[in-house]
Amino acid sequence: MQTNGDQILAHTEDSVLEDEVLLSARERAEDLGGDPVPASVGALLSLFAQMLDARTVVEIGTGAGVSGLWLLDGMRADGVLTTIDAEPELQRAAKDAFRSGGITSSRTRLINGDGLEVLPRLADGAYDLVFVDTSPADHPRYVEECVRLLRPGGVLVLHNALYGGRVVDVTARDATTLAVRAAARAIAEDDRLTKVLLPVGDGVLCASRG
Ligand SMILES: C[S@@+](CC[C@H](N)C(=O)[O-])C[C@H]1O[C@@H](n2cnc3c(N)ncnc32)[C@H](O)[C@@H]1O
Repeated sequence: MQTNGDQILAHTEDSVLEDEVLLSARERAEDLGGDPVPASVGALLSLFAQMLDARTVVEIGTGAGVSGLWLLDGMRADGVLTTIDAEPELQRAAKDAFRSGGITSSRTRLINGDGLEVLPRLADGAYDLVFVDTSPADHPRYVEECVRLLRPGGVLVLHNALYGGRVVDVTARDATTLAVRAAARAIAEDDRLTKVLLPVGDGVLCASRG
C-alpha cells in the first residue's frame, strides 16, 4: 500500500485526541487569529513536560492558550507556566481557557509584552522547559536568550523550525527563512546542546542542555 506525506500528517494529527477544554480553546484561538499549535505538537509538549517532571516552564507566544493547556497537562501539579505574549486580547482568552481547564491562577504567570524584552528579566538556569512559538524571524535571538534560561538537562523547543517547508527549499532566501536556518545552525554548533528536528506541526526543533 502506498501512503503519501499528507496522509501521514493527517494520521499523525488524528491520532491525538483533545478534550472539550482544548477543543473550545482551539476554536476561540482560530476565531481570534491566535494560530494554535496542532494537536501533535501539543501532545509532544505535554510528553516533554511530563518526562522532565517540569515545575518551571517558559512559553513565548501564549496565543489563546492551546499550547499552554498542553504544557500544564504534562507539568507537575505544583508547576508554574510563565507565558509571554504581546497581544492582551489573546492572553485574556488564554486566561479564560486556563480557568475552564480548572488551572488555579497560582500555576500561571501571564506576562504581556515583547518576548525579547521580557526574557532578559528571567533567571539563568532556572527553567526545565522553554517553548518558543512566536515570530520565526526572531528565532536566532530567542535561541541566544533561551539557552541561558535552561537548567542542566532542560529542553528548548522551537516551533516553525521548518517554516512551511521553506527551510528545505534551497531557492528560498527570504529574511525569515534565513533566520530560521541561522537559529538551527546556532543550535547545531552549540556543544552544550543535544538536538533533534522533528517533522511534526511546522517542524519542532528540540535541544537539551547538557
Ligand atoms: C503562533 S501564535 C502562538 C500560539 C500558541 N502557542 C498556541 O498554541 O495557542 C504566536 C503568538 O506570538 C505572539 N507574538 C508575536 N510576536 C511577539 C513578540 N515579539 N513578543 C511576544 N509575543 C509575540 C502573537 O501575539 C501570537 O499570539
